Amino acid sequence: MSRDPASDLPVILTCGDPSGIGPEIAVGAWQALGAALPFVWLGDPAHLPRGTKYREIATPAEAMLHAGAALPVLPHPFPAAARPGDPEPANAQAVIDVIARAVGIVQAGEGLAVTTAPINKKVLKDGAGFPFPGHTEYLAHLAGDAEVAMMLACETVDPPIRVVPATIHIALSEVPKALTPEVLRRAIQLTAEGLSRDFAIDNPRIAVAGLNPHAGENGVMGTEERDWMRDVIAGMRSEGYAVTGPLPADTMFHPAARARYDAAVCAYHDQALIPIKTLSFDGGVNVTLGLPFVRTSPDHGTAYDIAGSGRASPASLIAALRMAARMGSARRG
Ligand SMILES: NC(=O)C1=CN([C@@H]2O[C@H](COP(=O)(O)OP(=O)(O)OC[C@H]3O[C@@H](n4cnc5c(N)ncnc54)[C@H](O)[C@@H]3O)[C@@H](O)[C@H]2O)C=CC1
Ligand SMILES: NCC(=O)COP(=O)(O)O
Repeated sequence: MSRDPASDLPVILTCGDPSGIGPEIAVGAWQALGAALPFVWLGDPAHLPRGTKYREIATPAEAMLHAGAALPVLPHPFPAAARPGDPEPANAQAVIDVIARAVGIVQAGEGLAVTTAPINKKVLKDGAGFPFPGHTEYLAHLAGDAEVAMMLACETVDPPIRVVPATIHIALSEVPKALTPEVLRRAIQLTAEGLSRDFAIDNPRIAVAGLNPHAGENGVMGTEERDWMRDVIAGMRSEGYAVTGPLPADTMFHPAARARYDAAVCAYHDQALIPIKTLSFDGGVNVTLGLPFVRTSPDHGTAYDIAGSGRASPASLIAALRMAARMGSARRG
C-alpha cells in the first residue's frame, strides 16, 4: 500500500470515551491504513476489542516501524474497565488526560497532528467536572486560550462542503445574544485563515448564512441581518475578504450553491452541521481552526447504541486521520 503524505512522524489518535465506538473504529482505521498512514493509539490497551493485534510502544516514533504489523499503542492506564455502550464516569479524568497528553506530544514535536475520538461531554462533566462543552473549547484552553473555530469539512462530495458555526455548543435560545458582530467577524477571519493555511485555498470565498428564515427577508422575519450582519460582511469585503451574505440558509447547500463558495459560516451549530452530516455522514471531518497544531476528528459521536456490535463504520475516522496527516505534513513543510 502506498504511503499517504510523506512524514517521519505519526498522527496521535486519542482513545476518546472507551465505552463508545472509539476503540473499535481505531482498530478499523488501522486495518484500512496500516503503514500507509502510521498513527499511534493513545489509550488503555485493555479497552481494545478482544483479539486486536496491537503493539505497545514507548515513544511515538516507534509507530513508524510497527504500524504495518500491528496497531501501535502508547499505553495510558485507566482506572476502570470499559463496557461498550455503558459509560463509566470513573474513566472520565483519564479521557481528559489523554487529550492533554496527545496535545503535549504534538507540541513537543513528536507527533504530526492530533486526531480525537469522540467523547461524551456529560460523562466527563459528571465524572470529572470537565468545564468545557467539547474538545474544541478544551483544545483552545490547552493552546493558551487560542481563538478557535470549529469547521466540519467533507471533500468526498462534489462540490466539497465546509461549514463553520460562528457559535458552537450553546443553547439555541442563547444564539441571538451570542452572535455579535465581533463573533461573526472573527469566525469569518478564522475561516479565511484556515482555508488558506490548511486547505491551500488562496483568496477563499466565504458565504455567510443569515440567522433568521429567508435571512430575515428585509426585516420581515428578523432584523439581525438588516441591522448589522450586512454591514459586517460589507465591511470585510472592503478589506479584501471574498465574503458574501447573509444568505438564506435553506438554499445555501445544494450543489450549485456550494460551487459558489469554499466554506459557509453559519449562525449556529445545527444550521452548519445538519447539511454536512446529511450529505455525507461517512466523509465528514471536524477540524479545529486557529490552533497552533493540527486537530481533526470524525464528525460523529460515541454511538453507545451500537458500541461493541461491530456495526460502527471507521470511515469518518479514516477521513480525519488522512486530513490530519495531510495538514500536519503541509505545516511542517
Ligand atoms: N467530537 C466528539 O467528541 C463528538 C462527541 N459527540 C458526543 O457523542 C455523544 C452521542 O451523540 P449523538 O448525538 O448520539 O451522536 P452519535 O454520532 O454518537 O450517534 C448518532 C447516530 O449515528 C450512529 N453512528 C454514529 N457514528 C457512527 C459510525 N461511525 N458508524 C455507524 N453509525 C454511527 C449512531 O449509532 C447513532 O444512531 C454525545 O455525548 C455527544 O456530545 C458527538 C459528536 C462529536
Ligand atoms: N457536534 C460536534 C461536536 O460535538 C464536536 O465537538 P468537539 O468535541 O469537537 O468540540
